[in-house]
Amino acid sequence: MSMIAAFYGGKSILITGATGFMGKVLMEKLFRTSPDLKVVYILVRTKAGQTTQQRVFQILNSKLFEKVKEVCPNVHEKIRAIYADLNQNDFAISKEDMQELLSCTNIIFHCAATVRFDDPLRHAVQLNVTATQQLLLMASQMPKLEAFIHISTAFSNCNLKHIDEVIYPCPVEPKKIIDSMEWLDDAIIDEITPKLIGDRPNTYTYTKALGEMVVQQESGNLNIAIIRPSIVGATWQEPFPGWVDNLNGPSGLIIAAGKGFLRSIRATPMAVADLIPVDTVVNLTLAVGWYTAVHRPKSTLIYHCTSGNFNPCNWGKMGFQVLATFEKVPFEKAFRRPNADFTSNIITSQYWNAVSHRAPAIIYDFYLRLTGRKPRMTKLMNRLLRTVSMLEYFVNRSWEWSTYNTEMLMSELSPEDQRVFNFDVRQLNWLEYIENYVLGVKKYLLKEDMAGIPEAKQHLRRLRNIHYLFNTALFLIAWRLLIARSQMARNVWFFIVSFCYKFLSYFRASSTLKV
Ligand SMILES: CCCCCCCCCCCCCCCCCCCCCCCCCCCC(=O)SCCNC(=O)CCNC(=O)[C@H](O)C(C)(C)COP(=O)(O)OP(=O)(O)OC[C@H]1O[C@@H](n2cnc3c(N)ncnc32)[C@H](O)[C@@H]1OP(=O)(O)O
Ligand SMILES: NC(=O)C1=CN([C@@H]2O[C@H](COP(=O)(O)OP(=O)(O)OC[C@H]3O[C@@H](n4cnc5c(N)ncnc54)[C@H](OP(=O)(O)O)[C@@H]3O)[C@@H](O)[C@H]2O)C=CC1
Repeated sequence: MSMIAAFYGGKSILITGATGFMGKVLMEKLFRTSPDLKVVYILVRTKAGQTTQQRVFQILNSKLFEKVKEVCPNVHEKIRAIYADLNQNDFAISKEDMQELLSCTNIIFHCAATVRFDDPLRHAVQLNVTATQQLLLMASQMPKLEAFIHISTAFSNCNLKHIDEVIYPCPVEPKKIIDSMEWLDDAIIDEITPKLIGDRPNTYTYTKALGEMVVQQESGNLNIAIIRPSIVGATWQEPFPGWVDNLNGPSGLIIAAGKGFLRSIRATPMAVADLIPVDTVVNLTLAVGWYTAVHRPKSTLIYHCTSGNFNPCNWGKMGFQVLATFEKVPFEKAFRRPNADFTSNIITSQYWNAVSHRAPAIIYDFYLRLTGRKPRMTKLMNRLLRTVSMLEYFVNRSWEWSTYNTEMLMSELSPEDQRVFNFDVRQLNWLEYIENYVLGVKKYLLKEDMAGIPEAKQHLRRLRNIHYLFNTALFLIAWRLLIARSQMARNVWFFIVSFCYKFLSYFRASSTLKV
């Protein structure tokens, strides 16, 4: 019997960010392993014209929840969606709902965040810092609360090379930052943002670091733990391999590469690709929830959920395997054949951007114009290159994260818990994982049918022929122009032609002699 699964039985659990990538997998695993839990409160806002109920309905009817419905047929009765906007005071939660949350909650998993790299500082502070502070305040008024689990990121201290399981202070106190956001206007905030974030690459990593400081400062008597996952990818095993539902991290780039838009990137092939499957993160999170509530560690423990020091893989190997998978299961209607040029040199990278990305986009737009259609490729390419430039920071460096707490927790689990809540990435086979990841992107993000693979392969063969034809034509035109202008080129050309002629004559003569 799993002790962790039994622990969550009969509990009232509050999850923020339950509609997000990690939140959904967390909810799924909770219901599948502890179907006798009392209730899961989720804080949900309305979005894209959907009510909170409609959003929950959509999640429960997705493929991700198919297994849950078998184990826990009344799952819809156990989810209590509470309207909340984490950008508002008291999260805009009604008095009755707030009362229920305060009096009933046993465990909190705080997953909500803005993960955008380019969010204005004001917005990132509001969600990743102020909302965390408010949630802690709520938590301090919950008499039945046993544990508060805060999800941060392994990159909150990406300005360091070696990162321990401790909270590193930021030069400016989070409270001062929160206060200043109230009276500074947007223009001034934009101006001081680079100075505040210092040697971090974006507002996301900076505000996640501030969020951790807030957790430390406001922890009071609460039982708190912080989890720091690295780059969260598709599921490894559960509920099935390869599930993914958003474009963050590598997923968007896999699409861009598979469709032939992205053919080169400024990346260091030997740098560690610290990817971690989302189900591994969720298993560790649930184990940490149990450990924090039951063992009540004296201080806030931080758990690194990373793969690099257990089972390292590098970007070169990853890119190679992604390409190999495209050979077997190509994406439909590719713009060009997938290719991967890694370069860590800025000038070479700019050259490839011009030749492999911008030029084909311009040519294609010219073709669209000629055929009376609206050009769109250059705009799309500019957007993609902007995205890639934001991710480049993470594919050109390696970090070392110490994992004492994570290893300690692993050793505390019973063999059954180690199996049911497996977060040991030493067992992960990267080649298999990446293949399933690419397949998952094709199935769950692009919604492409496997029956379309022969047609997709045929399309790629056509693209290859067009590519050869185009290159040959380009070469002949360039050569013809050169011959017209340079005596030396003409001499070389006559030399090659006469050499070929002599060779053919010799070959013909010797074959006639043999007969
Ligand atoms: C060696 C590398 C190999 C690469 C070789 C290249 C050659 C290819 C061959 C093989 C391919 C191999 C692929 C392997 C992958 C390697 C790359 C992996 C990079 C990993 C970096 C991750 C770093 C994570 C560090 C921190 C982790 C965390 O803690 S947080 C989670 C991470 N957060 C994010 O990823 C958020 C990033 N996104 C944003 O910040 C924003 O979306 C944006 C700034 C990028 C864009 O904002 P904008 O307002 O312009 O647009 P938006 O409205 O958001 O979207 C516009 C359209 O773009 C699409 N989109 C969004 N995100 C992505 C994305 N990540 N990739 C691609 N496309 C994306 C979005 O859907 C929109 O589309 P339309 O609706 O059609 O317009
Ligand atoms: N994905 C990754 O690679 C990594 C993620 N993390 C961390 O993991 C956690 C979860 O990330 P992930 O699931 O990937 O992120 P997602 O972007 O998929 O999910 C974010 C969640 O936060 C919710 N949210 C955002 N703003 C508000 C708001 N104003 N009010 C209510 N809810 C809001 C979103 O709700 P809605 O659906 O309404 O937008 C969504 O449920 C985050 O803390 C992130 O920092 C850490 C390392 C890597």
